[in-house]
Amino acid sequence: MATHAVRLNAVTKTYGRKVHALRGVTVDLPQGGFTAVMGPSGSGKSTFLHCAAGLDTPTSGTVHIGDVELSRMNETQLTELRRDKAGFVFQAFNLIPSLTVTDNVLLPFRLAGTRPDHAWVAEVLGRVGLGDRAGHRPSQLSGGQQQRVAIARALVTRPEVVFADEPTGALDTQTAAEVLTLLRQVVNSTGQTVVMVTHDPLAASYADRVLFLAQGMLVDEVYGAGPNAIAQRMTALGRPRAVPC
Ligand SMILES: Nc1ncnc2c1ncn2[C@@H]1O[C@H](COP(=O)(O)OP(=O)(O)OP(=O)(O)O)[C@@H](O)[C@H]1O
Repeated sequence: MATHAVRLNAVTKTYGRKVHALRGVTVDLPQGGFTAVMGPSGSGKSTFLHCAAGLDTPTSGTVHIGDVELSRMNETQLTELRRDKAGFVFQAFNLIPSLTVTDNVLLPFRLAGTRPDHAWVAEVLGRVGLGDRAGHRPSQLSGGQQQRVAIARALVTRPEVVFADEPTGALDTQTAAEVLTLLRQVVNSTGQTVVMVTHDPLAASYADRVLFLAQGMLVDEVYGAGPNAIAQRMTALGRPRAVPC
């Protein structure tokens, strides 16, 4: 049995001939961990997340989710793997405005053509604090509540890994804290794995581990750090390298 939820080995991603978004990234993301990925704009964070989640294909190197190596899979198998093992939360909540909260959360079942477990859907909505909003439309909810619907939708398939790309990017500080606390609880209470890209040191401080990317390479990491320590590491990444005299 794999002890990692996700494993990247020597992963590169080159767009066209010249844009080296990832330049040989090797890292294990353990099961039941909360990992944040930080780095300057253009450092490869989203590319990292997309390759780790099987949304994008590396140019070279391997990605495993659990014991399964993604490069060995065809597009249909990848779609099934993402559906069964991964949940996704993005900055834009990507809810369907005409559907109720419950129907938005039921979408993964509809897309998979499987029978929804209504009791479980109700329980997940309760967990994200929206048990009393099940019949509302997204437009009747605050931004934070909408993101909690998106998290419920990501959790309803009981994924092994939740991939979150700037999940608090569109939220105010207080609402962001609620969403991050929820992600933290997911890890603590269910042992699911969360991987989150963020620009925000405060958001990253909810994670157990923060990975720092610069120019497509993993250049640093910290464990259990607070927002100030994380911000300092980020600042250090932005400093120009010393020029030899
Ligand atoms: N589909 C694409 N085609 C060409 N270049 C791309 C593509 N996607 C990303 N890139 C380039 O790859 C590099 C890494 O991009 P990526 O979006 O992963 O960085 P990021 O750290 O997530 O950036 P940001 O913080 O600004 O969202 C950038 O130079 C970007 O322009």
